[in-house]
Amino acid sequence: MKDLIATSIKYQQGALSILDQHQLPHQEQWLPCDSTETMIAMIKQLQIRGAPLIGIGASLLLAHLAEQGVSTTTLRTEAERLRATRPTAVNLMNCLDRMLATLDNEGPAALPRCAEQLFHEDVTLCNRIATAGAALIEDGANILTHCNTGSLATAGVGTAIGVIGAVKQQGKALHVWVDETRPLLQGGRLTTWEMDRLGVPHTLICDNMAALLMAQGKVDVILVGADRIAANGDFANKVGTYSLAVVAQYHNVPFYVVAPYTTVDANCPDGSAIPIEQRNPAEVQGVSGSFGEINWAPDNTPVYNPAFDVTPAKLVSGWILDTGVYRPEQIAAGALKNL
Ligand SMILES: CSC[C@H]1O[C@H](OP(=O)(O)O)[C@H](O)[C@@H]1O
Repeated sequence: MKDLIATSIKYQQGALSILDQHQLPHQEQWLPCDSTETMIAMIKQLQIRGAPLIGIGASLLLAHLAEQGVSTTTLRTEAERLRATRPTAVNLMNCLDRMLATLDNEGPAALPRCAEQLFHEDVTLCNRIATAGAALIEDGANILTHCNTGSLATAGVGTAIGVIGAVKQQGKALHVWVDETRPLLQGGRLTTWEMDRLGVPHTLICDNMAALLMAQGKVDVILVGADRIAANGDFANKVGTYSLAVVAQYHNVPFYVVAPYTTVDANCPDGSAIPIEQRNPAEVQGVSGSFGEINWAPDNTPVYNPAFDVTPAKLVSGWILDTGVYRPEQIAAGALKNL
């Protein structure tokens, strides 16, 4: 496989490495990833994360195994082990399905090419999304975003953050309110890191401050990513997205979901069919990261920790995809079934 280099994943001289997102923003530590066990642990622990990126990572790992001479039977087994790591992000399933179809039709030797194609496709999709979305954003906009959807979540410039970067590149003035995004603080740790790299003016807030900002008229538009978009336009995204959408509708703030076509699941009729990943209680009982681990809740405190929630299409102003911006009436007419 040719060398592939992105912000948080790289394949160089036959070796796959992952930028450990647990350690960001204070430490930029690259870790080798040469086995299924290692990739599974990294995906489960969100050392590599983001719907598009986990699909790319799993695909590059399978391609690496194929280059090591691993048998077809074993490659199929490893693909299914990787599929089970995180149930919500459909990009992982789509990438693995494409890799397995290539394995069936052309054999292990074709897997490196397929993984390269998936990587470069994601880069291209991100650029198209950024262009489509930036056209919607007015000069001087105050944008609010949730979780992390940039070059740490994709092989390219990102989805919602890709739009933000394009707005900046077009010379428009902008400011971004960054939801810290409890429990794992993807916004507070990762989006702030990306805003710094992009030179985008931003302000970090706790998630519970977003409604007040909308009530004060300080949010002009909300841009969020997605982990799975159902055929009717409902979508799953980081928990906290649904409450943002409800408050946005109450305050008439435009609310856009931003994603590549590979995040659309045409076989999923609506949001009720999207599996929601439940995660470790320790993530809510405290917090951990490059600074160590702090537990503030009493030991064994009961916890509810869904990693995602579902936002109904009726709360969405528009769907910003690589194929353009879709309005509710287009989605209701079945646009997502014919991308
Ligand atoms: C373009 S990434 C989409 C999506 O993935 C993130 O989830 P996680 O950090 O758990 O991998 C978040 O929901 C983003 O919006």
